[in-house]
Amino acid sequence: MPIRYLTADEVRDAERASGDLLTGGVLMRRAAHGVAQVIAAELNRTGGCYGRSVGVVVGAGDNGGDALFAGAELCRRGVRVDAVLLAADRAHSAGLAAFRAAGGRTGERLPDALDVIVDGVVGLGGRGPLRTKAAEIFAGVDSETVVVAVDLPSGVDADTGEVHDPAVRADLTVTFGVRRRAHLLAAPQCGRVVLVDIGLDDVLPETGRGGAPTLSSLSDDEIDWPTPDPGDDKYTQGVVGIIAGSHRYPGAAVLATGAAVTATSGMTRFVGSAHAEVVARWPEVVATPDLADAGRVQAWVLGPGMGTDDAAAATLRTVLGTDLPVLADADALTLIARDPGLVDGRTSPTLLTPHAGEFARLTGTELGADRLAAVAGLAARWSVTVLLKGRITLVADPTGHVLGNDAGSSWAATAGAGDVLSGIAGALLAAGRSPRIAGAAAARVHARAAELASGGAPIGASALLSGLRPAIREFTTRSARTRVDTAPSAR
Ligand SMILES: NC(=O)C1=CN([C@@H]2O[C@H](COP(=O)(O)OP(=O)(O)OC[C@H]3O[C@@H](n4cnc5c(N)ncnc54)[C@H](OP(=O)(O)O)[C@@H]3O)[C@@H](O)[C@H]2O)[C@@H](O)CC1
Ligand SMILES: [K+]
Repeated sequence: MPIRYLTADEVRDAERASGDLLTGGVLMRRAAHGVAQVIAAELNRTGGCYGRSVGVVVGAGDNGGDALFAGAELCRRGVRVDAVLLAADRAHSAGLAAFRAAGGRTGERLPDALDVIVDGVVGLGGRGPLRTKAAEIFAGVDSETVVVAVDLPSGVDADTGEVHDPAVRADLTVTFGVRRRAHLLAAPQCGRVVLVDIGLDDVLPETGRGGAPTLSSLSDDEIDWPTPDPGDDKYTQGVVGIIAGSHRYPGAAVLATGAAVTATSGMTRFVGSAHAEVVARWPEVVATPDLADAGRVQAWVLGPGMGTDDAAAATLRTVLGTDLPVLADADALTLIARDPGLVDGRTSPTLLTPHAGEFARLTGTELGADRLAAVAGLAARWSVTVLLKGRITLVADPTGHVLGNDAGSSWAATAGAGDVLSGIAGALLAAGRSPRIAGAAAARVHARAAELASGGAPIGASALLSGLRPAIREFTTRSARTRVDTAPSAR
């Protein structure tokens, strides 16, 4: 099952639909218990709960209520808990009573040496940046203190993931029932996200009502990487054609083609003036300078380093004029920005893979804070699939379904990494995957390849490419294991 990320309104609908659980305060008690358990586990991991020190920053709403009930529970486990009430007259009254009854202290400031600080400033109801008092408290937290956000790091927009300045940067975020959009869109700000079951599963709403975009991510089990069947030959697995690079810039051609060769077995064709360089590096590739001689493919990738002259424009027009799946990147996007009619309304599968700058060129406006709305908007307007690159990759299809992938690190922010991504995604398109799945699976494996190749050190795109095979292996061995585990026993 894909992992879903809901808007604040969708979460509130689910909470309301739970009826008595909400009005009776049961949801809050469950949420707070979850927060306390996560913090206790963190303390136990580093020496135990007894005598440790936790600070709680409490806002005016229910997010503060969660934090106060959690604080009370920690007090009962022998933790010293101090709270700052940002709006003392509006603090959650039952939560505050429970906190005080359990021995929690309130004051104007927190002790200097804290093991954990809890952000109970705002959650779903938050707007804009941290206000002055909370900002001062979090600015003074030392690097040894673990920052735990209740529901969301305060200062981060629940729906767009916009990180206001200042905002809390959490090591751990504890959320309830279902993930919120910000948990993916602002993943680096949230740290590790722990989902606590508060009994909402039966009342979670359908998302995407009224055509609004939905956001989800593929679970590892859904990365169904193409593997050859016993009857497959080099043609039946889907042949991908790469049109990239030039005499002057052969690197893009070599990287994109190498990624396609590595991503799937079968066959890769290449068209372009860097054909000799490509074959010198990848002798298994069938390469030619002329599109007319290319031979049959099941999907095209074109754009990286191919230039934007008349010849490139003519090639782009020819390829988009076929009924084959096409991935357009880099220079192809520049040409499309000049003439959107090339792709607008194209009925065959079309995947555009811009970075933020190329996206701005395509739309004519800078990418704002709401990346999700922007990418879904362009996909719907042109009836194509759009993959917006970045630390969080977003892949939107024309119907508003968006898949996101957090790369987990930014080592892949390096020249040529985009060429590698286009080769991987193109190979998946040729293997018959939809543009949305091809884009999202490619982004996942690309990120994992960067992680494996880097191991904490800088990498170039060639090193990233070398991490691709071990990254793919993690997914193919997983699905092979699943097949074995679920096979009926032979009796
Ligand atoms: N519903 C449920 O059953 C469950 C809900 N749960 C929990 O409730 C949370 C939602 O609670 P909520 O609706 O009370 O909103 P919440 O996020 O606490 O903040 C609203 C207050 O903050 C203020 N404020 C706004 N922006 C601000 C800023 N930048 N800086 C400072 N203050 C700011 C604003 O007041 P203002 O000062 O603007 O008048 C307003 O009073 C949810 O995230 C989850 O944790 C769980 O217990 C599970 C069950
Ligand atoms: K919070």
